Order: sequence, then C-alpha cells, then structure tokens
Amino acid sequence: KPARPTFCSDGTRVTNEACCAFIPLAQDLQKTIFQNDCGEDAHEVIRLTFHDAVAISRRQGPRAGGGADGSMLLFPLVEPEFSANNGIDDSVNNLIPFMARHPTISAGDIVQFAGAVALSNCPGAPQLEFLAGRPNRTIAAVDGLIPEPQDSVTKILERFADAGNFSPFEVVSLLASHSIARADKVDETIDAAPFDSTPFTFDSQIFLEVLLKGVGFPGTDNNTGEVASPLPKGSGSDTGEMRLQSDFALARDERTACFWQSFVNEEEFMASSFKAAMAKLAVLGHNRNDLIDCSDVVPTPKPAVRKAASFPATKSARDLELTCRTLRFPTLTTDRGATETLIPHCSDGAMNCTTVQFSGPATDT
Ligand code: HEM
Ligand SMILES: [Ca+2]
Ligand SMILES: [Mn+2]
Repeated sequence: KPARPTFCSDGTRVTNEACCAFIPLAQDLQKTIFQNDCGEDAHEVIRLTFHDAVAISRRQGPRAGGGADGSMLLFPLVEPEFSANNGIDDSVNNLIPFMARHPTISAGDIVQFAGAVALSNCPGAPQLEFLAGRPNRTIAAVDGLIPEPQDSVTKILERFADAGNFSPFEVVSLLASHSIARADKVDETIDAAPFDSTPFTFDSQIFLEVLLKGVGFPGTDNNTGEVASPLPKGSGSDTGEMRLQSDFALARDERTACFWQSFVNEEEFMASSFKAAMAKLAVLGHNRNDLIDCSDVVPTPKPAVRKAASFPATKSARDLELTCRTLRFPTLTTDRGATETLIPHCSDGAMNCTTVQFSGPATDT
C-alpha cells in the first residue's frame, strides 16, 4: 500500500492516514481503563495480547485458531473458559466496549494496540511496533494452545515453535513481560502476587530474582505451576513474591539459562529483544505485508528509572542458583534494609488502589 505522510487532526504525523483512528482509541483506553498507570488493568491487557496471539498452530492448521485475531473479544464465551486463560475475563470484558466505540477498528487490532498503549505506561518499556489491519472474520481457538506454568521447558519451547517458529531466545525475551506481572489465579487465596519486586517497572529484576534460591511461598504452598520464591513475605494486600515453575525452569534449563542470565542488568538489550519478539507475536496469523505500519501512533513509553539491577534487601550473590557456564554474572549491589522487602500492592506505594472492571459476557474458569 502506498505510504503518503499526512497529519491527523491532533497534529500527529503519520505515514498512513488509516493510523489516525488509533489516536482517539489510545486516549479512550488511557482515560477509561489504564489511567496512565502500569497497574493491574495494564498488566492484564498485556497478558491478553499473548493469549490471543499464541492460539494458533502450524501443525494443526487454520482450524485450531487464527492467532492475533481478537477471537478473545469476538467469542468471549469460548476461549476465556479454557483453564489456561483463567483470569483473562477481566481484560476481555474491559476491552469489549471498545469494539462498539471504535467500530472501524477490528478486534484483533484493539487487543494488540491496547497492549502497546498499556505497556507505554510502564517505565523502561520499549515503544512496541504496531501494525494495523487485522481482519475481523475469525474463529475461536481450540483449547490446549496456551502455555501453562506447570509445563516442561520442552513442552513450552515446542508450543512456541509450533505457534510461530519462536526460538528459545525469543521465548526468554518474551518473558520480560513477567517483570510487570502478578498472579491472581495460581494461588486463589491471594490477589496480585508479583513475579518480581518491581511489578510496575519494566526492568530486569525478574531475570535476577528468578535466579535466587526459593525459600517459601506467598499464600498457600505448592499450588499447581508454582515453586518457592525468594521473597515470600507478605503483609495485608502486599502478598509477597510468587514464582512460576515455568520461569524457574526456563532460568535453569541448559537450552535457555544463558539467554535468561544475559538479560540481568541489561535493560536496553532486554527491552529491544522483547520488542522484536513482540513484533512477531502481534502478527501471528497474518502476513506483515498485508498490514499498515502505525507504529507512529503508539504512545512514547514513560522513561526508564535507570536504576541498576540489585539484590533485594537481605539477598546477595550467595543466593544465586546459576547454571549458565559461559557467561560471567554481573556484580550487583544489595538494597539497604535488615529485613526482607515488602512489595507494594499499588504503583504509588499504597496498599489500596482502584482498578477498573466493566461487567461483560466473559467469566473466569
Ligand atoms: C512460558 C510461557 C508463559 C507462561 C507459562 C505464563 C504463565 C502466566 C501465569 C500463570 C500468569 C498468572 C495469571 C494469573 O494467575 O492471574 C501470568 C501472568 C502474566 N503473563 Fe505470562 N506466561 C507466559 C508467557 C507470557 C508472555 C509471552 C507474555 C507476554 C505478553 C506474558 C504476559 C503476562 C502478564 C503481563 C501477566 C500478568 C497479568 C496480571 O498481572 O494480571 N506471559 N503468566
Ligand atoms: Ca519489574
Ligand atoms: Mn491480575
């Protein structure tokens, strides 16, 4: 398609005027759901970009699912019911109203664009590529295509290869997302259990902290897909850190451990690798050349905090469990404090913060 530079009504310069429709969508998403915060609602939409896109299979063919096609929003009674999608209903119900409010934009575009807007609220995150024009005619995906935390490394790598020919390096790159992630359903007794000590900052703490020796569980012990974490201590709505078995295994497996370790304290490498892998994820089921590059309407992310990766208080290099034999581990400092860090529940440090939840057809499993 010919790319002719134009200006949208708000003055944004775009290479294709079809991109202008996404500017009011970004504003609506920020005002109605995210509130410019890298909080719970942003995290859940970022997870949704993955669960919509990865539901495609080269081996099973087109009838298994169409990838990044918005099928989650279009068939809200089907995919959100799969157990691997437990909790996805919140983001699905939050985004469904945007289909009617922005009727020229397809469901698949809404999901991936909303994820890029959500991510821009997280300091340190890359500005994702966004290609527009995913068609709306889709089918619901079949069950069994979403990786689960109890899956083996072999199963996870095979699933990503089958979905989109992802390499082990790209799989590890995508897990930078778990730097801004918390679990609600792995342990049903606690809400929003973070995977690293900085769940509102896109940084490499996830890659560092998953390498620390596990000492206990937040909430209840030994849920499916969960292993001991290094920072299990909680208080009130600060739940303590949770560790997924899949993150633990990918950090230590010989096929992925060096990729995992290579991101520690390398925030720019981590962000650019995540961006490249997300560009592949976001167009699964489509041909890039059929889409229009609208990256110029993706909001500029909040600047990085520029704090070096560091061991949480009371932890040090002695707590590392390293299996990568070929990389030197960086020298890092330990945060001050005589006791284990409490991870705040809200991005402003508080124990209570509001989230947005629209009711809708999707329910949890
Ligand atoms: C090996 C592959 C993966 C597995 C097994 C996995 C598993 C999980 C699990 C179990 C949760 C917690 C859900 C809950 O209980 O609420 C979670 C959260 C999350 N995942 Fe993954 N994940 C994987 C890859 C990815 C990828 C590739 C992305 C990229 C976009 C991603 C983004 C997220 C986000 C943002 C959350 C947090 C949602 C929230 O805070 O509410 N995950 N993941
Ligand atoms: Ca983080
Ligand atoms: Mn959540």
